[in-house]
Amino acid sequence: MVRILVSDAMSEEGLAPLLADPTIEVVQKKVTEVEGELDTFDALLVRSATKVTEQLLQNMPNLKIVGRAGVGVDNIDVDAATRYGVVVINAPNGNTISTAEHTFAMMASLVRRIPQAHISVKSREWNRSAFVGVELFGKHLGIIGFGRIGSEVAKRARAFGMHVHVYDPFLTKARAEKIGVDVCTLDELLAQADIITVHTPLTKETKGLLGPKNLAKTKKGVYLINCARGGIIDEQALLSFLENGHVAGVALDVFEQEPPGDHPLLSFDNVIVTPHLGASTIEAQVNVATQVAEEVLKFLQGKPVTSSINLPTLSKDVYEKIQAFYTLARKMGIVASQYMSEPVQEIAITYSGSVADLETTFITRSLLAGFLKPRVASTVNEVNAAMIAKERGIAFSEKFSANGNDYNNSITLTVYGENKTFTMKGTHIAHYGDRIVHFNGFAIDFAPEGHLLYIQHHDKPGMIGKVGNILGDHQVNIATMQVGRQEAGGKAIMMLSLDKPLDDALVEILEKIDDIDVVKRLEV
Ligand SMILES: NC(=O)c1ccc[n+]([C@@H]2O[C@H](COP(=O)([O-])OP(=O)(O)OC[C@H]3O[C@@H](n4cnc5c(N)ncnc54)[C@H](O)[C@@H]3O)[C@@H](O)[C@H]2O)c1
Ligand SMILES: O=C(O)CC[C@@H](O)C(=O)O
Repeated sequence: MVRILVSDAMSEEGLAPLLADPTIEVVQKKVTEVEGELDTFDALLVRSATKVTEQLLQNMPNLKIVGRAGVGVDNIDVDAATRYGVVVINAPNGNTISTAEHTFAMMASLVRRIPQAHISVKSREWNRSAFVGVELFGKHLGIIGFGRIGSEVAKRARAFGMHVHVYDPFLTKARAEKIGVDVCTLDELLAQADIITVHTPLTKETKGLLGPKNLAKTKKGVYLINCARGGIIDEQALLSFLENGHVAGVALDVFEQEPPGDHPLLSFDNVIVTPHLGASTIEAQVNVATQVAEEVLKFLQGKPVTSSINLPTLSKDVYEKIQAFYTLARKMGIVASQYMSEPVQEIAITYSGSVADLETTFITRSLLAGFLKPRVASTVNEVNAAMIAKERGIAFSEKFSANGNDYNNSITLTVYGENKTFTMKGTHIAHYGDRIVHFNGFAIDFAPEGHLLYIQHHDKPGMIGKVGNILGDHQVNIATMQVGRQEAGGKAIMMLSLDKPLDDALVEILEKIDDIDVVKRLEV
């Protein structure tokens, strides 16, 4: 039974695909309520309240996937998850509209002082002159971060007759032109905008982006909005710009610390706040919970996920096309790693023929994971393979060739070790399966499966008989045997597939046979 911990409040309707699956047990409890059984969960679903720290990941050794029902993954230690081989997915667009609408609601409330007027009337006052606002129409709106939410805010702003200026260093000119916004530098935006709203992720580049230096470049009387992440507008700097009257008003849905407690910002009349409500609509919560539930279900069924933070994204179509090569590459990695039982510095992969046109990133990760598996004690999979290879000083590269060299497709792997270089070539043949067609300089044809025994010897009469007799005497049945040689009387190899693995003693006996140079067990 697969166990999923849902540790933050999530829409039941959205979780329905998981709740309906009889092979899955969904536990809806806080992490602190299940401390004794953390090691039993396969998946963890969170919103922003649960902090997925390295410590929590260590306490959940069985965890395979973390699903964030929302966009921001700053509550998840993605690097640690990657190291532990845990996939992190999010629900990138389920709450876009809700958050854009919330931003707009905050903007209108801010300039018309609606929260303050509301409190006043509720206090039995009727003070119309105290709440004179300004129009949005004709104002210059500066949008910092023009992704999903930023661009939805822009659409609404234009409908209100505002002039929209955008700053986003990753925005392509073509996309900006298509949407018809004025793309400018940060300094230009700061100088022109009457209202500035931030919609970037919180990164080391965006932390404190609106700090003392940049706030000083804004117009006197500017309004600021943050419905993205606390800290993009530096709260300490904001205090001084509110105190000196430079900033006319601020709307905050998010804070550096949540909840903000008794933060001095809360005592300003012209600071309006909500408790991180951008995504808090019925629609958004159903959307994000449905998105993560469906993705987690797909992942647990071995299907590709499309919204992973730490894995290459694959569509179902692409996954179906690469699946065969993904498996072949994994087996090639496992075989090569065992053959090269020494430190290696570099792995070069060449994709030839039809496979060269596919999304090979995933295939390469599969090969690396196969290669590292026999060498690494911890979990290694497509998520962390590239990172572990790098940590261990193993460089890897991909090359592509349209020509499959006698095969419709092939993957050639060259491993550069401290003392030797090893090359193998594999292909996948529909209805026939995975075949290794070149091994260590020899043309051969074997299936990379099961208990393999590689023997390198001198091409002399009787060698096959000698090996066969010894294995037979020790009750080891040979399922298949392939042979290859470079030239008559020269170096030759045998690749045997056995019904059971060989023990060390038998390997030693085979090594002692005259004219046998190498004996290697390869377990796939
Ligand atoms: N308040 C809420 O409840 C709520 C809900 C959803 C999302 N969010 C937050 O809103 C933010 C935006 O979400 P989104 O879905 O639009 O994300 P997105 O990834 O679609 O857009 C982010 C944009 O920021 C841009 N960007 C990155 N670094 C930048 C920089 N240094 N300067 C300027 N632009 C930069 C990116 O190029 C991208 O276009 C995120 O921080 C997300 O966590 C908050
Ligand atoms: O879970 C929430 O309500 C907040 C979500 C929001 O901050 C996000 O980044 O998607």
